[in-house]
Amino acid sequence: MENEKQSSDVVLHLDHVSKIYGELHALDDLTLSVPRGQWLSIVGSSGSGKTTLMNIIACLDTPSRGSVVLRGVDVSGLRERELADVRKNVIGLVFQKFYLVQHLTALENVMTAQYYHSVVDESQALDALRQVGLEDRAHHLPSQLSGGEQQRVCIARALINCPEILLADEPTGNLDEANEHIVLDLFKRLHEQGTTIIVVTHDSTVASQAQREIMLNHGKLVGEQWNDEAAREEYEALVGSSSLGTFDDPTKSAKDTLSGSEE
Ligand SMILES: Nc1ncnc2c1ncn2[C@@H]1O[C@H](COP(=O)(O)OP(=O)(O)OP(=O)(O)O)[C@@H](O)[C@H]1O
Repeated sequence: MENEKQSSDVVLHLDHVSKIYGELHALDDLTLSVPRGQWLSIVGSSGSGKTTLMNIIACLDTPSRGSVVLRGVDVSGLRERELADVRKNVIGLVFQKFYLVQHLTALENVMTAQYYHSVVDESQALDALRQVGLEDRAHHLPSQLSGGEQQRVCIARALINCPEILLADEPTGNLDEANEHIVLDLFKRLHEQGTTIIVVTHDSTVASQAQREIMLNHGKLVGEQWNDEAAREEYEALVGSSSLGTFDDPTKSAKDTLSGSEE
């Protein structure tokens, strides 16, 4: 279903989204707009709803209330096959847990993503591994790779379809500093190429690489910080100014930040 209200430059819009488990509001009336090409970090304490939000954005889960509009289309109106197409063609996912197939090499793991597109092109898969600095590990099994290398294979796999939106849940969670740099440099390159990047992270250094950081607490959006003034101006021209308070330290208790809804 087309949503006339959304500008084509807002690639993702969540409108009063809640996810409710019994008494618990894992997400509580959350409204969020993400312009195309924005690099956004989501921070918040454990249990604040970050993974729930990512799963809903990735169309792996559905909200109890509210709507999710991806590229101008309300995803609640899509059939399962159309949702699968969105997951396949629009979104690249990098999870904290690797989900690599253990009996396949790094190269073959990357090629599994191509398989779903009915295109198997070894040179393209090798190129994705080259982008994450792993060309020389292409024929290793996951058990022969370090944690950091396995995470980079997952990123290569997510990049294979050139997704418009890259969703990464703790993409540097298991990485040492050198690997973290490789991943962040890659995100910078993808951002420059126009990919929308949404990263959940506990790491304030990783979070601060994004143009914009938002903070969740008990499923609510409670704070926002801009690290790129030009991006903020663009956002405000597109969406309007935000009524959210800022936060200085992403690890700070969200109780200390102003609460409110985004729009
Ligand atoms: N399937 C479920 N059934 C019941 N409660 C759930 C379910 N999934 C998540 N929750 C609850 O929703 C809340 C938000 O969980 P979520 O995993 O989104 O938090 P998070 O911010 O990602 O946490 P962490 O940083 O620890 O990964 C938590 O209180 C969690 O226990």
